[in-house]
Amino acid sequence: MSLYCRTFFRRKSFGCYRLLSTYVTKARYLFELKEDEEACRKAQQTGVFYLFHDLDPLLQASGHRYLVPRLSRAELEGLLGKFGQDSQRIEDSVLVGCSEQQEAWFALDLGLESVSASRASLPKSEMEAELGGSFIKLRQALFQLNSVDSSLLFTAQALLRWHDGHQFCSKSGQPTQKNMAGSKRVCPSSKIIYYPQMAPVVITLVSDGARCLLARQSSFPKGLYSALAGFCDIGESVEEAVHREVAEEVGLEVENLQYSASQHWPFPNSSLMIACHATVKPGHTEIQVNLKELEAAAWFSLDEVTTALRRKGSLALQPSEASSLLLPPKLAIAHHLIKKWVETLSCSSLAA
Ligand SMILES: NC(=O)C1=CN([C@@H]2O[C@H](COP(=O)(O)OP(=O)(O)OC[C@H]3O[C@@H](n4cnc5c(N)ncnc54)[C@H](O)[C@@H]3O)[C@@H](O)[C@H]2O)C=CC1
Ligand SMILES: [Mg+2]
Repeated sequence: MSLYCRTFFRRKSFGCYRLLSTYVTKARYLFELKEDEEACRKAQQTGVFYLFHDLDPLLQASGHRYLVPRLSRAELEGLLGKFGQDSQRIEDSVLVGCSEQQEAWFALDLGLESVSASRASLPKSEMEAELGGSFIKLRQALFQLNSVDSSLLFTAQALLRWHDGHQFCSKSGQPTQKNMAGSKRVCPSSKIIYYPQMAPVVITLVSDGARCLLARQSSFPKGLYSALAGFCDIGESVEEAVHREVAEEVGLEVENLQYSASQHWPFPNSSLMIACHATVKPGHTEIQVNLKELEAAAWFSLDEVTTALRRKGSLALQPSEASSLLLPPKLAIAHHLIKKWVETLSCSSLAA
């Protein structure tokens, strides 16, 4: 039975009883918390809190993994009290999700200075000592987090970063005010409402039917190649962005565009990655690398890519493998695109 229909309950709606799945109930509850200030304030009383310091999440090492501790309201009040802060500071939290039992989850950054609300940063190492954990760069901790935790922390960090960067109205210059859930900010002077944003990015795995095209930027770790990615220009459709990016970066024209999946990616800012497969026109495979954007691009065979996918673990190569192809880690959507291509091609060559 799927996650979306595991449990059902009855709720009276417009005079008749309807069955609502857990998923729908959660979505409706989160919607209510975003819209209703009092409901959200109440949820903060019973909710749990993920802590950050200057956008770095609080983590606890457990063997080779990191656990993500959560604080109850009472624990958080106790911590704030030790640093001379009152519970008012809890209202700086942003809503990041809820459990199936409607326990609301919030994220709170105690390391960012809020110029508009005159809030000081709390001392990092003293807090770490008090909490028995460490504030660690999310990028550094990625491979030691499970996928549920990393996705939650991606969202929390992105939302906290957005609030930090939108403390003032770009029209009036006045401080903006966060709503209780952190789903928007409002300028009391200009009345402009600001909503958290993500930049759409297309990422395309181009194939010529037998090989796929991978590219690298000079900033990538040694040996790492990925699919072609690029920000959508204003006014562009996803299809137009894919055609333009592939043409700009490797000088090829693509066709047979197929949407595959999407992902929120927090680095360096929030992007909505829209992943597609595409093919080149038959016989048009000559790559012309745009060296202003890429360091290198090349066609890779099914064998080369399959071997690279099997290579386990971190992005650091052993000296003996120094010339080997490295692919993006599992949690990156580029990995998903490449894996899907390998599976499809392997199946079709088996069937042939
Ligand atoms: N999750 C994944 O699997 C992958 C994610 N990515 C992400 O995709 C993003 C885009 O890839 P790139 O090849 O770097 O893009 P790109 O090919 O569009 O080049 C980046 C340049 O685009 C310009 N640009 C236009 N709009 C921008 C905006 N809203 N924000 C920042 N720069 C903008 C800047 O001049 C920047 O230097 C990167 O942030 C990267 O982290 C890239 C590959 C894999
Ligand atoms: Mg690019």
